[in-house]
Amino acid sequence: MNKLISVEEIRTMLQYLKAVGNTDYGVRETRLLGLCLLIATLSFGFIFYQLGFTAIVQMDCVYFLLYMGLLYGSLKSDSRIINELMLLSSLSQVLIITIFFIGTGPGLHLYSIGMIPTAYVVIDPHYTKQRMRVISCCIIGLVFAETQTFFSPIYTIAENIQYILKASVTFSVSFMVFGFYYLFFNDIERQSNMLKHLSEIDELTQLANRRHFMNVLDNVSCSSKQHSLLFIDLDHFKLINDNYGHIVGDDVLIDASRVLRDFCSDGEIVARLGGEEFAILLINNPRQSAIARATSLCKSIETRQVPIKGKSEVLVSYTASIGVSNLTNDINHSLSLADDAMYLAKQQGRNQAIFL
Ligand SMILES: Nc1nc2c(ncn2[C@@H]2O[C@H](COP(=O)(O)OP(=O)(O)OP(=O)(O)O)[C@@H](O)[C@H]2O)c(=O)[nH]1
Repeated sequence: MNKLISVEEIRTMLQYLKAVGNTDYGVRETRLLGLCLLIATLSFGFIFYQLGFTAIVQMDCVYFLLYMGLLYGSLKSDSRIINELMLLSSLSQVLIITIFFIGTGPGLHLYSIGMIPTAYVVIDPHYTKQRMRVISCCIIGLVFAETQTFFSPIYTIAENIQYILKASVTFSVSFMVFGFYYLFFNDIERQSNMLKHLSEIDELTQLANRRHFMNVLDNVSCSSKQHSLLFIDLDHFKLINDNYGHIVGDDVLIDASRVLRDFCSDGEIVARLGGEEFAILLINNPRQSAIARATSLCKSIETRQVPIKGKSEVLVSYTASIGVSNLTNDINHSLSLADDAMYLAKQQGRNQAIFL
């Protein structure tokens, strides 16, 4: 049984992930970061205003306007540069306040710790240099603020106020670390779900692919021998491609996949095995009912008319040959029996269903 992932599928996944990485990576997170920075600047600005530290309040006003601009920019354009600017601006803000105005006592510089996981979340993994730049600046800034002795802070903060500030900083930094790590893992989960979906789905028809179909068959209990397999192959499909082109051929495949999907009842599964071949697992359908359903499927397919884009007066009709077999524990054998039955249907004139 072929459970290996094909080169074509890996290529599709990589293209998809690349597209995700280049378009919407971190946009949501960048906007959240911008909002957090605005709220933090407002709240700490208010505390400093209450303490009468006007120089810090004035500086905070400038940063507030800067964050507004960056947040507006993140709504309008690519977040690639904006998220780095946000992180570096907020780093410079906490370091300037710490080094020149209040010292390390209130712990405002510890925001740089929260910026490290944040940088991991908002900066696209493709831009490693950008991430490393922010993370290095955070570490250097933190060490510098802790060890510098050249500047003595302009304002002195009473011990009890220092405790209040420390508590607020600890709370907001923890919130930032956990919040952004939550988004980080959420993003990983989203991407792995996308990968799982891509590895199970045929891109053109959005039906299950062969691997997923075989996995489903693996997990179906065959003890009661009530299930059947249909092996469906469109007739003279090459002629459709040759006469109308591959794009029309693709439209026919999409149309056929719609008919097959509608044909399935709850719990049944249809897959595109490759090319113009499809398979269906019929649950609780022994021989007679499987043949009746397969024959009615042939009839529904032969009534289909696919319009050609730009030439709606031309309609393409097609038919299918269907092989039917019982599903046993030997899945490969059951599928190959259905395949043989389908070939027999082709030999006997096509557009019909045969049970083997
Ligand atoms: N448009 C399109 N064509 C495909 C795709 N995959 C396979 N094909 C074509 O499907 C055709 C299959 O042709 P054949 O295997 O000769 O079968 P057929 O013409 O249907 O003839 P019979 O099965 O004997 O009735 C080939 O021309 C393939 O190029 C696809 O994804 N899109």
